[in-house]
Amino acid sequence: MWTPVGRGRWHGRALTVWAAAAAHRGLLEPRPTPTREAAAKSRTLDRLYSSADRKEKIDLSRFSVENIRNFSIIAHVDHGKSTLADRLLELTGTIDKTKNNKQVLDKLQVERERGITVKAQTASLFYNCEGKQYLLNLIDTPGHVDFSYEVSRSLSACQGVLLVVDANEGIQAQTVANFFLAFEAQLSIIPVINKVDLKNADPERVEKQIEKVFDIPSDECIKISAKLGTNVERVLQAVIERIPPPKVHRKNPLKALVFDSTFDQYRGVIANVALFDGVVSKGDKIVSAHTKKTYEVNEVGVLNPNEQPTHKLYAGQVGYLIAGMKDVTEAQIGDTLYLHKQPVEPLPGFKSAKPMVFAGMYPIDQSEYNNLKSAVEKLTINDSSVTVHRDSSLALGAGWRLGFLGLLHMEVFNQRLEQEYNASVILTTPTVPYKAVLSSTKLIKEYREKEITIINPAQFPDKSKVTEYLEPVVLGTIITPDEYTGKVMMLCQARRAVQKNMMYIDQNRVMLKYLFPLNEIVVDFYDSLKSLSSGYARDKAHSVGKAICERLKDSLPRQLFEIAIQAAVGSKIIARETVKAYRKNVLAKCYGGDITRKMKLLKRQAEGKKKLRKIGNIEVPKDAFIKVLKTQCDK
Ligand SMILES: Nc1nc2c(ncn2[C@@H]2O[C@H](COP(=O)(O)OP(=O)(O)OP(=O)(O)O)[C@@H](O)[C@H]2O)c(=O)[nH]1
Repeated sequence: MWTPVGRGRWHGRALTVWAAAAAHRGLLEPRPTPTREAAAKSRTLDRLYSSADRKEKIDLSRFSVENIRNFSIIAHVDHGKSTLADRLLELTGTIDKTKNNKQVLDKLQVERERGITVKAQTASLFYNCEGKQYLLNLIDTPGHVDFSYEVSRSLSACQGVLLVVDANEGIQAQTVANFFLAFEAQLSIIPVINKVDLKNADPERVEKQIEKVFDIPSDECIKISAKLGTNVERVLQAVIERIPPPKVHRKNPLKALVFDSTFDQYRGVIANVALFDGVVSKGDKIVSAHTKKTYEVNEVGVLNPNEQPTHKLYAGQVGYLIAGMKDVTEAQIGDTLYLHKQPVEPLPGFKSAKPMVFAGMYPIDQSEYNNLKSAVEKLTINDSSVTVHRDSSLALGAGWRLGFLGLLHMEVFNQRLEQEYNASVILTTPTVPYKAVLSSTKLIKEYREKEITIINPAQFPDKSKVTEYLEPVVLGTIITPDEYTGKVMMLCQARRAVQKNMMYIDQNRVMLKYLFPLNEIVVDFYDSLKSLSSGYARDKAHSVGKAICERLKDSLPRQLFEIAIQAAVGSKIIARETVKAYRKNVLAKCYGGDITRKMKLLKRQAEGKKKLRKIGNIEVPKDAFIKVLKTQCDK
């Protein structure tokens, strides 16, 4: 959704939901720094996964479609999805019950260090209920808004969801967004109120919120403590009772949806598949509906929670498939796989994710360009929502302009490049895309269209050649205690936002909906919201400008003339530093005390410098750019 820059006209439909509970910890929480404890936990879990016994020991043929349930756990950030997944894995004997089981499905190092889920994870659980064996395929999804693309893809493999809500915080913005994803996909929704053990838990209030906002009768809510395991068995029973088995046909030809994929250095692409029809076995020849390329299946299996090869995968089941796909173009998420010579109508697939934050990425050392290129390619198989365009900069050399779904997404991608591929990169300050409606016929001819999208500020067409610029706007949801409503509304207005809706979700919590220009909220909106409740306000532009000027001052070599470094917002100078000039000692040969001669020499030097300052060019060394940009990214 786009709107003319600088005018109050808004149109289009919702893209992203932002949130904040001003007085509470939550949503766009600043990223915690990795701790030593987290690194140790990371190593323990590495051992857990690498010690997987990968023999084919599970026979999936014994699970008829009626005994299969496919479901996701969805929630707002930190409401306890991964902890509930741990308990479900323990209850079903998938993992041993030990005190060390904490967010077991968060396998990536970045997830364990930050304590957040960034990648949806699948686990197949075997559960005995009233004498019947069930196969429950569980997908744990991320809670942060930047990764909601992972949630919507995961839902395509499911018939139901557990909607987890914190008994203290209640419904938050991502609860609302995720509920609607599941609702629109017509899935069965089981509300689970978690953390009832907390001192301030108020499950009855949350029950009423759920009834009011989602129209789900409060007696359908299951109240649990995922941490202590209280009532978790009820959740498994509800999965069996309330979520229908998948509607599939095993006798039809194979129709498998690739809903996710990861890249393994040795085995190539590992595709996560949901079988809508038919059966697939090791040795089968399969075709990608997208590329029409044929592959031989090397391995099929389920995630239990680590890869567990099986003889076959049957319709209704969710598992993985390895078939020698080696690069990004072959491993399309949303692709349909079918058996060679048995083509089927492809499944609808997914709408591609729209990146909303763009940044330049360059290798610190240009000789690392090819290694970084290969790392970026492999990581984009794991994270197909990142877009990549080649780019180059005079100062930083050859690199790329990458598109991300948000700032946290950008940081996580950068961290994964460093941790999983040992790559060191410079990321430039993130920007949002703009559109320009061109008036110059020459430019229209050049671009072959009248309206162009600009993702790189360096390519902004000149004002004289443009009828109007358009900027992206997003619909944001803010849930706040009512005492902060006035302040939050003032902040939104200051960010050029237009109010769309306001509703009390209980006696003292308000849900506000605003249309925001994306540029106004992408970098520091969360900080500003948080500062409202902590009672302080910050002039971020000033402090950032000052910090950059200081860094540049330390990095620039001194010249024969003085250099002024200024940071400006529009025409207003907000910070200034000076790099002092080298001073040649013109008096060195002046022995004795002729003061007038000394003054004359100094005056001539000052005039020379003044002249030089007018004509002097400064060569900014590449290192200076790297230092300034790198420190900004590290912040
Ligand atoms: N007291 C209490 N704490 C809980 C409970 N369930 C989870 N937690 C804690 O809440 C925090 C977040 O739990 P997670 O399971 O990581 O939450 P999540 O929803 O998976 O988080 P994201 O994937 O990042 O969205 C952790 O510190 C858990 O230990 C509970 O029942 N009671």
